[in-house]
Amino acid sequence: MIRISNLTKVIPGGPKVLDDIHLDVEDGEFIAIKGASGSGKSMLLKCLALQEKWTRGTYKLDGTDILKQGLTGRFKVRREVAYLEEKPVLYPSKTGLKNVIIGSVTQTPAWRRWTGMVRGDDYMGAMDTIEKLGLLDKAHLKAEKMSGGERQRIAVARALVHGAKIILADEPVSGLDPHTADQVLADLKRLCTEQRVTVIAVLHQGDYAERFADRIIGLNNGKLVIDIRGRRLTEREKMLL
Ligand SMILES: Nc1ncnc2c1ncn2[C@@H]1O[C@H](COP(=O)(O)OP(=O)(O)OP(=O)(O)O)[C@@H](O)[C@H]1O
Repeated sequence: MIRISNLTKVIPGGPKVLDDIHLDVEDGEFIAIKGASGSGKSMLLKCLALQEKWTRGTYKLDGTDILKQGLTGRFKVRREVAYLEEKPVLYPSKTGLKNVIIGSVTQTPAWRRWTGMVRGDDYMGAMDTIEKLGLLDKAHLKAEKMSGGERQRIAVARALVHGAKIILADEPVSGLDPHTADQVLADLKRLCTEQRVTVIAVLHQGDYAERFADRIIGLNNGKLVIDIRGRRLTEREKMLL
């Protein structure tokens, strides 16, 4: 479970971009973040991934006080929280399978990245996850030849194989055609229901948030102004974003 209290982010010498955010997230929840451009959506994800320093606030993961625990807290986030950018960074000349196994730069020791060495049990686990994400036929295709949706799903598989329990995804379906976007979001949703993975995704465009998320939160000028479950936004709520 994630428990965030008083999360505030002030850019040094600049504006306050997150303002006293309180948020509790249960394991297995799929949360969509909405909000206008510049409202703080990406910053919220980056703070949860510890890619941005918190100005103030408390961050608890399964009861561990992450910001108070120093390196132990950082390692927990690094192990359990995967941050997926809009265009996931994969090794272009390596296959989907290799990308999943050797992991991202932050997750893998340098020698494995350079040698690309693969153990038998790594192989089985990776193929299993790739299959769950419906990409078995693409496992041996080089990443540079994959479509945007396939790359997204390889990035999700990579996060899971390396032990992620929480996936933070920044606009995971922007630039994808509606059918592929539906596939990616259906995969994420299935991970939540079947494996209790928690997904927090920026889904501002279209009605993806309403169709796939269990819960929608909305940001306006760095403040949390909406937090609703399992229903469409009212016209009044849409005006707030
Ligand atoms: N390093 C930085 N220095 C100064 N301002 C920043 C920095 N990073 C973010 N900001 C500002 O913080 C605010 C929130 O940025 P953020 O990227 O979280 O917005 P967003 O809601 O994700 O927007 P978009 O939908 O356009 O991606 C913006 O006003 C942005 O200009």
